[in-house]
Amino acid sequence: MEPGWLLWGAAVLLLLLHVLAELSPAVGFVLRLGWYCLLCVLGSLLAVPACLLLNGGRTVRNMRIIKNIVKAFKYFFGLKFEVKGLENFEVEGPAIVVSNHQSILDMMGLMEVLPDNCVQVGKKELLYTGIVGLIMYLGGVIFINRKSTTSAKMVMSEVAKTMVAENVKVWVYPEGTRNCTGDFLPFKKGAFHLAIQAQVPVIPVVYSSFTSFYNPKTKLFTSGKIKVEILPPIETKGLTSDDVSDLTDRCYHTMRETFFVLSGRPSPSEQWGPDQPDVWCGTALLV
Ligand SMILES: CCCCCCCCCCCCCCC(=O)SCCNC(=O)CCNC(=O)[C@H](O)C(C)(C)COP(=O)(O)OP(=O)(O)OC[C@H]1O[C@@H](n2cnc3c(N)ncnc32)[C@H](O)[C@@H]1OP(=O)(O)O
Ligand SMILES: CCCCCCCC/C=C\CCCCCCCC(=O)OC[C@@H](O)COP(=O)(O)O
Repeated sequence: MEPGWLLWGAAVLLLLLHVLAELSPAVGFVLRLGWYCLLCVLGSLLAVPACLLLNGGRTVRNMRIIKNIVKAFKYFFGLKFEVKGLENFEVEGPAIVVSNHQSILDMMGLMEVLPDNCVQVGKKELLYTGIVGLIMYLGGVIFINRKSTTSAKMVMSEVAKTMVAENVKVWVYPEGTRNCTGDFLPFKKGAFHLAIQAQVPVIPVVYSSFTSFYNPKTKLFTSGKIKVEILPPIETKGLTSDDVSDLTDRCYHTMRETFFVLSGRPSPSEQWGPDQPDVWCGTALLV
């Protein structure tokens, strides 16, 4: 077939998809989420050779390449980021970064602010997402088995040693799973054990609620603005394992307060909790 016909075919298909998306929000939602996954695959196809050629294999330096590719994704979805407090990343040496986790779309917000020499902790199932898993591996993502607390704790303890030796920051989602209920899930303590074991600061990062532009339950996915705030580091020097719970609570409360401010909602009472606990937050492939 001639290239001219192929181009016409692609243009007609795109127009058709656009009309379908306009007619039905549910179709629009699936198409936009599908387009996001396709972008992740295409971005990985571009990033894998670049990482191998420029850096030779698995290294945190590859995150720079991945970051530059993913930062372009927001333009396809009409998403805008408003970032405050980037200077709080400028701590000497390693640190634990903790942030809220609402959806697979978080990868765009992550790459928007990701500091140099920073790897993420992810569930091991992500390694099996083909080329996307491969790029995560090359970027230095630390994979944990959430089904085995012992194994996850062992990996985290190893990370506590290497992050100091190699001067790396580690990004953890302390909710441990995606959550787009418009509130926070209770924090798991792994990140805070890690910070105290390594005696490094915790840097909280908060993203405003996605619910005004993204809601899998109502099949909403439109353009929107995301406010991001990087909070001042919380020191852990001198803290011991007895302080893990206090540190976890302190981060949880500070971040949750900030979340409601950034999301333009009134400050919650202590009783306020997720209103849609069973909400599905991503694609079935990533369960
Ligand atoms: C071009 C496009 C390509 C795109 C590429 C983009 C690349 C970027 C990739 C980004 C990937 C992001 C992936 C995000 C995720 O996958 S989130 C899911 C995985 N992450 C987490 O789960 C982290 C948070 N979880 C924890 O910290 C947990 O605590 C964990 C360590 C995993 C253990 O969990 P669990 O088994 O559920 O146990 P508990 O949390 O209940 O803990 C049990 C008791 O153990 C104590 N504990 C925990 N950790 C430790 C530790 N390190 N040392 C000692 N003790 C520990 C904990 O306190 C509990 O005891 P108590 O109840 O307090 O007595
Ligand atoms: C050969 C296998 C082929 C599989 C192809 C899969 C293609 C997938 C394509 C794109 C996926 C985009 C992935 C972006 C990164 C998302 C990271 C993420 O957000 O993971 C979710 C995890 O934090 C928590 O998981 P749960 O909420 O507990 O569940």
